[in-house]
Amino acid sequence: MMDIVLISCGKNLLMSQYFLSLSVCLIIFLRNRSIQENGDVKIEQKIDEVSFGKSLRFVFTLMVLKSHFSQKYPPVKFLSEKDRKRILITGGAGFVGSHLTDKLMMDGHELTVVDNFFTGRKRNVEHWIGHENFELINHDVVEPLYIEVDQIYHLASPASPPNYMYNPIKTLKTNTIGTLNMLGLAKRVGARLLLASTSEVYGDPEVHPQNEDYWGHVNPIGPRACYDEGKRVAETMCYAYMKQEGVEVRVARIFNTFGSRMHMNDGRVVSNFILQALQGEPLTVSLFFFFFFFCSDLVNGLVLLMNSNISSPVNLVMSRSQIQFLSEAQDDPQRRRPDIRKAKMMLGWEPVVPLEEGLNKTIQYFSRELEHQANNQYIPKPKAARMKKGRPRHN
Ligand SMILES: O=c1ccn([C@@H]2O[C@H](COP(=O)(O)OP(=O)(O)O[C@H]3OC[C@@H](O)[C@H](O)[C@H]3O)[C@@H](O)[C@H]2O)c(=O)[nH]1
Repeated sequence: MMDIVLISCGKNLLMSQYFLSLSVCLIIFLRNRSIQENGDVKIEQKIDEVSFGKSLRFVFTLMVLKSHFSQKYPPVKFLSEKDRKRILITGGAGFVGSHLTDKLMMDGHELTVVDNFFTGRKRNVEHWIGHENFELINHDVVEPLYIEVDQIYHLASPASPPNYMYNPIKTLKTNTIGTLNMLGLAKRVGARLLLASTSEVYGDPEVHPQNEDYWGHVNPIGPRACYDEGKRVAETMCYAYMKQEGVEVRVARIFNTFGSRMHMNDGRVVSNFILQALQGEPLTVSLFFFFFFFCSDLVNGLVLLMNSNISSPVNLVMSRSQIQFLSEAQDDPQRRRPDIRKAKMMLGWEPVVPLEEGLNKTIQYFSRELEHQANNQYIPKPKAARMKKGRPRHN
């Protein structure tokens, strides 16, 4: 006997209409049934195919609606009005931004994610869409934005060489005009702004390890300058707004990060390796020292920094896991070795996710993505690693 479970749809008129239609169709459907001698229920051969098809369509619609209306969100803490903050994350649909979104949502804050989806994806934050604490706005930070917020995490910027070199002028505009706009917003509403800066501000460093006092060694007219110098001037703007306008700023210099939702195809070392391994291709190996850290560690560091009283730049990196790749041609090692003593001392922060665990999670994510892409007839190829002359990809 077929069980029909009708779920109370409460006040929702749309749902009520669907249930009504469904009930009518089910009545038509059930009228066309006959009872066999042994008492089992069987669908008669002469069943009206049109009614049956309609019934199925309605059942399907019902299932879609049911899954839509009963969507479950990840657990969210309750925060009192006093503790709950209105937070803007620019670039919140990107790799780092979406993990930050998850953390702050789960911590119970109200979030507005602003993204122009240049490299970010709705899919990265879709599990929050519809939640009362969450809003997603398709907006380019190069245009002014007028909203009321308490904190701004400013992450909007292409972050990998193929992406930021794709349109260097736009990269510059995003990091300069975009940052000015966000600082202007921070000034207007009295919000604190955290800039996601980068280890690229150190350029090709002549000093090892690099602590926050090192001024860097950047080629101002090289192909990477749109990003490196863009972030440097973004930092300059932060401190100009701090000194001149009293805006509270925080600056995180982010080193290599990896994890789920990172782009599979943008030439980062970790993504290249995992992709090549999963697709059975030869691994591209060169000589570099890398310090990696997992996205959840970074996100915790960003939140700690935002809520600290440290206004000077802070390196956020992993110090424990280190991978050395050796090339056949023993070129000069291009190194970047972070000094994170300041983050440890002043924020009490240090990365906790072991490299192996982070890699496992990332590999699982990549496998799922490859499966998804294969189903959609698209197989990404890792970009050839730019190893000999260039520098490795950093954030
Ligand atoms: O003009 C732009 C360009 C980019 N973006 C968005 O900014 C986000 C950048 O995220 P990506 O996934 O590409 O890169 P990541 O998350 O690794 O970058 C992050 O860490 C390094 C920092 O330098 C970056 O600023 C920060 O976003 C994307 O969602 C992208 O769509 C904008 O909103 N506007």
